[in-house]
Amino acid sequence: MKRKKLEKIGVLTSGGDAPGMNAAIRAVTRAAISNKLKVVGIRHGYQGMIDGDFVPLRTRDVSGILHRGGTVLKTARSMEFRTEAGREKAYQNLKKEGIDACVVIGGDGSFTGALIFSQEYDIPFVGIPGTIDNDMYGTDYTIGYDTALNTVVEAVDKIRHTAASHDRLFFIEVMGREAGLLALSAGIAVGAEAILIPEAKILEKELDQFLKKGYKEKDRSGIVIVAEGGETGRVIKIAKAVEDNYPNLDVRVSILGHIQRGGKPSARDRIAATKMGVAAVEALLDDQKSIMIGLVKNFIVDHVPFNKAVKLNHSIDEDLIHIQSIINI
Ligand SMILES: Nc1ncnc2c1ncn2[C@@H]1O[C@H](COP(=O)(O)OP(=O)(O)OP(=O)(O)O)[C@@H](O)[C@H]1O
Ligand SMILES: O=P(O)(O)OC[C@H]1O[C@](O)(CO)[C@@H](O)[C@@H]1O
Ligand SMILES: [Mg+2]
Repeated sequence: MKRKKLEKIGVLTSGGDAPGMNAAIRAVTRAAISNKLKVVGIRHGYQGMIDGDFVPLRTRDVSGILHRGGTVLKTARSMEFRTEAGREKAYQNLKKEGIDACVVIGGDGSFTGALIFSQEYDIPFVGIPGTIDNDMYGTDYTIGYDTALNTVVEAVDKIRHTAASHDRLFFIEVMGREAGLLALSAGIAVGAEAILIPEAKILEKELDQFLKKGYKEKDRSGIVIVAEGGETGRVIKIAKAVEDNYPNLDVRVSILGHIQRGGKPSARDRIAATKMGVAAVEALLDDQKSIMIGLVKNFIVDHVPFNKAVKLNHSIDEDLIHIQSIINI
């Protein structure tokens, strides 16, 4: 059955923010307006649907945001949207506002919420993957990853200066909830002496090798990149264990933390976000629902059903693991 003709769409950001979300909001707004649709910004993620926190978005309202980090619509992790009562309130508000469909920019949790909501109510959702972790199944890219990667590399390069000056061994924690791609890529980009990520136990032997032979050399410092793996501060335990075994080493720990989520989006993130924003509106106009926009094989747009995007795991790039084990001798 053909759906009601679209007249007004809502756009929201949900879950952790990521650089490039503003570029996506701008692209969704402008693509919708180009197609004669009205656009409403929903503030504070799903909580804004429940609270009726809506703002009209016109072409000029999204001027000057392309290059800004964070999200001008703000974001949230809404517990109330996980309840039937919360989603009922959200539906009533969307109806009252005349919103026919939504674009949600976020991660797996946000798409799970959208899937459940659109099974209960007849409002189609299309998702744009936005997370620095780049861990969504069905897309080679998520908005924010490139900017975060460059932030990590810049920070670690700086730490390398002080590590080298003092002949110290640094353990540096990189973000990534249960996902080590950011850590692995950053480790390769900075030439880390070892990289510890949840997906590749095989790389753990690099640290042993480095400690046993490499580090005995005079004038040697080192960088070990550790993925957070859903447990902020995991790096402290790891560094402590090494310190206990090698008391002569001068060990330091650095947790990069939320600096990795901030900053101006890179050109790559702006372009990816713009491409996905336009594709999301085109998908809604094409009667699609409950799909995530993916970018695959050199940034070609793809449509991935929500139930696959949220259930299946994004596998780690085996090629990068191979490269690291070859290069790190
Ligand atoms: N099972 C669910 N039912 C209803 N809503 C959900 C469900 N899971 C998540 N949501 C909604 O989606 C929001 C965002 O999810 P979550 O906090 O997991 O972040 P995310 O989108 O996975 O992003 P990231 O992991 O990158 O921070 C939640 O706060 C909640 O409002
Ligand atoms: O800012 P919060 O809510 O503590 O979330 C931190 C998590 O969000 C992310 O930055 C993005 O999903 C993860 O890498 C990290 O584990
Ligand atoms: Mg998530």
